[in-house]
Amino acid sequence: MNISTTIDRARARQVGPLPPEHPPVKIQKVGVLLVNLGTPDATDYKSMRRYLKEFLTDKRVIEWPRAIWYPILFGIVLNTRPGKVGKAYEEIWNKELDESFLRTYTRSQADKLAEALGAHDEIVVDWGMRYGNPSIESRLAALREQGCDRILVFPLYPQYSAATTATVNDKAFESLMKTRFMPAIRTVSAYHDEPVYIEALARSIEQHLSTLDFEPEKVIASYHGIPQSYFERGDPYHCHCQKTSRLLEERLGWEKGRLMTCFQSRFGPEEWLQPYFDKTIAELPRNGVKSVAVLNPGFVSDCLETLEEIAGEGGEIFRENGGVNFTHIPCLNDSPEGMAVIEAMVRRELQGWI
Ligand SMILES: C=CC1=C(C)c2cc3[nH]c(cc4nc(cc5[nH]c(cc1n2)c(C)c5CCC(=O)O)C(CCC(=O)O)=C4C)c(C)c3C=C
Ligand SMILES: [Fe+2]
Ligand SMILES: [Fe+2]
Repeated sequence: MNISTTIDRARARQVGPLPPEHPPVKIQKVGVLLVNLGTPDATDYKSMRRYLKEFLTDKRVIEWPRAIWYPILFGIVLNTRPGKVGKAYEEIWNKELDESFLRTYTRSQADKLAEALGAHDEIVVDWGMRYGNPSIESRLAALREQGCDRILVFPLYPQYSAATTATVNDKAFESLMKTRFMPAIRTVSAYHDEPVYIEALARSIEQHLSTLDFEPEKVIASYHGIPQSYFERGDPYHCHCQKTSRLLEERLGWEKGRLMTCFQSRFGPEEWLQPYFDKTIAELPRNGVKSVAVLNPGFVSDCLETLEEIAGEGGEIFRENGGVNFTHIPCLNDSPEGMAVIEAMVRRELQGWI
């Protein structure tokens, strides 16, 4: 774009002096809203129940007919799970800030992104959660209040799934249904095969392995699972995960089979995507594999599912079954590599707006 076009566009967007009786006009800013899955406000029973209720009543997450699911959810799950999961959260709670690490990292990612985009004073960066606080609705309202008439919603999931990416977008549009002056909206799509993302994962693996005093025979890329039935109905998530792993393996240049792909965090009685992480990590030592490293490419930030289920429980299962060396490779979080990915995706999607 040449300079005169830029100036014309800026002029066209300027609001001239308004007559005194005119309502205030708030425009000209571009909002970027980073959205992650969510997190309870605290680990007590009530907070956990509130969070799980919002999560597990989402039709994008549990697709079962409500007549079947609700008696199970309200009769069993919401009575038993808040206590159990609350204890697990306690183990990985960020005591310093009294919040989960998912919230700490998401806030830090937004702060660092704002800094990286600092040259553009028309951009306002914010962050929110699909479940729990800060809500998508409240942050979209705050961006509108600051004059954002164009907003980029960024669901922080490298691989698309209806249970994650789509439900963030649903919620964003649902909350805008109530606004009179609806901003223009863009959403960031999956970036499972973006070179900057593959490079960031590869470097995080290489850096981590270089600090170890053992060499893992296998490195497991463990992704959150989804029910097999969602995949059969057309969710591309499985293909996205497999492609990330294939590109990562190519970039690392390892012999075939050293990088394995698994799916974790099963919930409920249905069959989920396979191979299951917990079964795999138990089988490996029985097949002679004594040293492993595990990473979670599908999680933009460390959270319950990576810190407790994989780094904690996963390591225990491996050792109980005869494994010797187990290490968890942290998620990209707010590292320079992780921020390079977020910034690249945002710059890609903001083209024409800034
Ligand atoms: C049928 C249930 C679930 C589907 C489908 C599902 C998909 C899915 N989830 C993530 C990412 C995360 N999930 C997290 C926690 C979590 N997930 C489920 C259920 C389903 N997830 C539950 C019930 C919970 C809560 C904890 C528990 O009760 O076990 C988290 C962690 C949040 C945190 O605060 O730490 C993340 C992140 C993805 C990527 C995904 C599908 C692709
Ligand atoms: Fe989940
Ligand atoms: Fe596939």
